Amino acid sequence: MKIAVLPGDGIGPEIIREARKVLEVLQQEGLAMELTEAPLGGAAYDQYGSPYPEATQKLAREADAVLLGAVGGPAYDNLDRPLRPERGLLAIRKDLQLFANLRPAILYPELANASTLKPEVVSGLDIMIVRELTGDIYFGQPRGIRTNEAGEREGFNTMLYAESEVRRIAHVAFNIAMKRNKKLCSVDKANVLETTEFWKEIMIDVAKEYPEVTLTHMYVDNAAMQLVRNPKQFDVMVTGNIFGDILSDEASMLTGSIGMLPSASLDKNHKGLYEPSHGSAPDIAGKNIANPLATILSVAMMMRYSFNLDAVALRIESAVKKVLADGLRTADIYEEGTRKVSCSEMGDAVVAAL
Ligand SMILES: NC(=O)c1ccc[n+]([C@@H]2O[C@H](COP(=O)([O-])OP(=O)(O)OC[C@H]3O[C@@H](n4cnc5c(N)ncnc54)[C@H](O)[C@@H]3O)[C@@H](O)[C@H]2O)c1
Ligand SMILES: CC(C)[C@H](C(=O)O)[C@@H](O)C(=O)O
Ligand SMILES: [Mg+2]
Repeated sequence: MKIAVLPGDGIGPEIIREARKVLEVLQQEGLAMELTEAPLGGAAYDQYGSPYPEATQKLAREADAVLLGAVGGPAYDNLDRPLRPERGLLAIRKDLQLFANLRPAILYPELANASTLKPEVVSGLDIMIVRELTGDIYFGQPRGIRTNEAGEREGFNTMLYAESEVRRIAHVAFNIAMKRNKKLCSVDKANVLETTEFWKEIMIDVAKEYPEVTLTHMYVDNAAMQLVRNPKQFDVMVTGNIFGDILSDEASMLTGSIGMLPSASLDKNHKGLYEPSHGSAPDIAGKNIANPLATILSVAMMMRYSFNLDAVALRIESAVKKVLADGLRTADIYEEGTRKVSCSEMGDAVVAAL
């Protein structure tokens, strides 16, 4: 397994250090693995003057899987747009054609009180959010800031989906639904936006190939509300890039913390990039208090999706469950009666549990 490791910015290097410990345990046990680090985002800008420099491109393209921390931070917010860390992240997703972003929102029973919802509303929560990742308003052209004919400045982006882009993410979502409970909810804003009216039409067409799956549709505003009202009505959700970005952050809080939500971004051959759903958390960077579990759970997803090592993935997930059952909590999920630990202590505990 050739794994490119991109720590990134802010808490990125801290959480990646802990995830690496998990990979290194597997390596010591005999899993053949090559781990190579390279910068992405602000760290890459500092070193190479580009958020996705050639050295990182080469490594990422040659790797079987990529493990990423997070990118961005206030130090880079005023750079020219193409140089901003977030553009590096978008560039690597596009470059590797990682169009399918899987964000599972699972509530571990031990964290029932850490959830923002009442235990009876969230207990047993297990939602898979399938977010399209290389299209939509994130990439549609034209985009920019310009002065219009009236002499006023305006900002503009283009919400755009090609039929092939919607079809391929639909197939990913239906296939996942087939392996789970055969329920798929497509989230759109078809009452207002043509792009998503089109999205809905394609979803309905693809559904004909999956007669066993019950496809429902929901407007994104309602979906945002339903997620906090009665989240267990959802099993698999499929949506576009921007709605998926927002809904997955919302869903993360149902699981206790954004620090618990892993993600896999896959191409058509399941070459993947694995990263927590959260950002570089500049407010807590450098303090060794970030929650590394989303990143460690992303390693589990890597084992499952890129390397077909389901048993290894389950072992990592069980180790996470064990440390939670033992009462260990980073600050974001801490509650009275549990033991507050640092980022590195949490990583060490997962390694011990493994
Ligand atoms: N995938 C990515 O690399 C990614 C994702 C989201 C945001 N970002 C970038 O990160 C920077 C900060 O963005 P933001 O503040 O909006 O979102 P963020 O996710 O970084 O942080 C939001 C809040 O959640 C907390 N948080 C996040 N991860 C945590 C963890 N593992 N443990 C404990 N607490 C955690 C932070 O401390 C903060 O209070 C921006 O530059 C943004 O563009 C990057
Ligand atoms: C940093 C940003 C480009 C990114 C996104 O919007 O996709 C992030 O919010 C995420 O969820 O991975
Ligand atoms: Mg996001």
